[in-house]
Amino acid sequence: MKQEPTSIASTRIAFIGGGNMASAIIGGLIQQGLDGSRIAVVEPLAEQRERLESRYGVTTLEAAGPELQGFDLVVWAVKPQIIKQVATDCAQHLAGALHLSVAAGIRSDSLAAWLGSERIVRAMPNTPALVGQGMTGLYARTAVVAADRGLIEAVIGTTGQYLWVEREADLDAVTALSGSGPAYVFYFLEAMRQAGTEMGLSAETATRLAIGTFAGAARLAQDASEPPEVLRERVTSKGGTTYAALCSLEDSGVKASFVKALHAASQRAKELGDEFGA
Ligand SMILES: NC(=O)C1=CN([C@@H]2O[C@H](COP(=O)(O)OP(=O)(O)OC[C@H]3O[C@@H](n4cnc5c(N)ncnc54)[C@H](O)[C@@H]3O)[C@@H](O)[C@H]2O)C=CC1
Ligand SMILES: O=C(O)[C@@H]1CCC=N1
Repeated sequence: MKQEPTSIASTRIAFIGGGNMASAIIGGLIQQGLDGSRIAVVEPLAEQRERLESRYGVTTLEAAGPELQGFDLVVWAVKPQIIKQVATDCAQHLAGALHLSVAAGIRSDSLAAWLGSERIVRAMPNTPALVGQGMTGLYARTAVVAADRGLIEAVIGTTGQYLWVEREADLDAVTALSGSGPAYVFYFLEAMRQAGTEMGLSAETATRLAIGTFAGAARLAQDASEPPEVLRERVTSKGGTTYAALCSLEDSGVKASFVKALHAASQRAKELGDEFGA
């Protein structure tokens, strides 16, 4: 039987950590009509708390306390290096909640041990969530029921696309591809801007050309039925300009280096889980 989409309108959501990733998800929720009064954010930095309150109308707390009792969903958005301490300190106030952690590398076994709960979902979002264009990988422990999955999909769906992975270890690869991915795109944009200015364009013109090209190529790849290599070949005339550029990239081992870089990111995700897990 097909399940009805979950409504988030009556959900109360607590965020532990109110930085970049929390702000991106809160922004999505507010844009989709969730009332800010249904969101509480635990955030030690006063400046950050003021920003969240004025921008989104959410309630903020300097530290977790009994006020968090009865929230339906708790989103863990602190750095992996401190999540153990924070989770251990807060667990007593969060009984009965569904937990969603965005912390890179931190495995659900660790979270379950610290929180004394099995209702745990891990998410690996990315910063385009800020503009509703996020790409998130999700993993649920076996104790997470369909209704809980529905709630997570409704929440993360406010920030863009998502997909579920069956094996938790795959989240390390998701982290390397899409979690860290926006940084690679910005890195290429920087390189294209540098080349453009070296060739005499203004930085503004070069940046506009580069961003427009990324957006257009991504859209083309999304809509096309052919794989990226076919789309690439269509740009590449024999003996032409693209061919010259691609030969230079191959000579410099750029693709191999890029693949290696993503392996490094995935390996680091695994290490974060080993270093800062239970
Ligand atoms: N930034 C990104 O692109 C992505 C980040 N993540 C994950 O999201 C998590 C948060 O990362 P960001 O938002 O980028 O970091 P951030 O540094 O912007 O946010 C973390 C927030 O936690 C707050 N904090 C520190 N101690 C706290 C405590 N005891 N209780 C509550 N809050 C506390 C900090 O003041 C800060 O505002 C990390 O675990 C990271 O792995 C996941 C996907 C993408
Ligand atoms: O760099 C990091 O560790 C986090 C996880 C994915 C993106 N940023």
